[in-house]
Amino acid sequence: MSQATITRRYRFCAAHRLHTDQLSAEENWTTFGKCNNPNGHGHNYVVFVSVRGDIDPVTHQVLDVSRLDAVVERIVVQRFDHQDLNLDPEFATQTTTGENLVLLIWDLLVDQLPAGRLVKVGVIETRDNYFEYSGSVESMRREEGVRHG
Ligand SMILES: Nc1nc2c(c(=O)[nH]1)N=C([C@H](O)[C@H](O)COP(=O)(O)OP(=O)(O)OP(=O)(O)O)CN2
Ligand SMILES: [Zn+2]
Repeated sequence: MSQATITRRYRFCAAHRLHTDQLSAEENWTTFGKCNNPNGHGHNYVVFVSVRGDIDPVTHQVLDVSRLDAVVERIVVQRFDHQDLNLDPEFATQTTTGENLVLLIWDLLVDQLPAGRLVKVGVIETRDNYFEYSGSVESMRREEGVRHG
């Protein structure tokens, strides 16, 4: 059976501030510069979710996009849209970098989609900043375990 990948785009607006408790106030400023401003700032985040799988012989689809939309809207968009990312429980001890955000979105989605289907998450933070994550070796092994029992 032929396989294909579908990528769907989602959007949310959120505020954040780059800061870590592992550094002093001065070190935070040196490391993160204006992004450490206590007033915070915002982004129109764009999230790409890529799902791979067999093309169903009847529907001719990998996955109905409305099913994907329902999951991503509920798990990601509703959670982050018009929120301060620094106040999200998952960011209580983590810095709200694009790197950490793309990993968090992966972790939130991977168990909500059919096993082995999620292949990549991408996050655009600014016009010039794009982050992506395709899962860890551990998560791939876990997925294999699910597939093969
Ligand atoms: N490795 C990372 N570096 C930076 C991140 C990040 O998540 N990972 N994030 C930021 C900021 O959040 C930020 O708001 C981007 O600011 P800036 O550097 O000003 O962004 P751009 O140059 O892409 O956009 P402009 O609007 O043109 O300033 C910074 N670094
Ligand atoms: Zn920022």
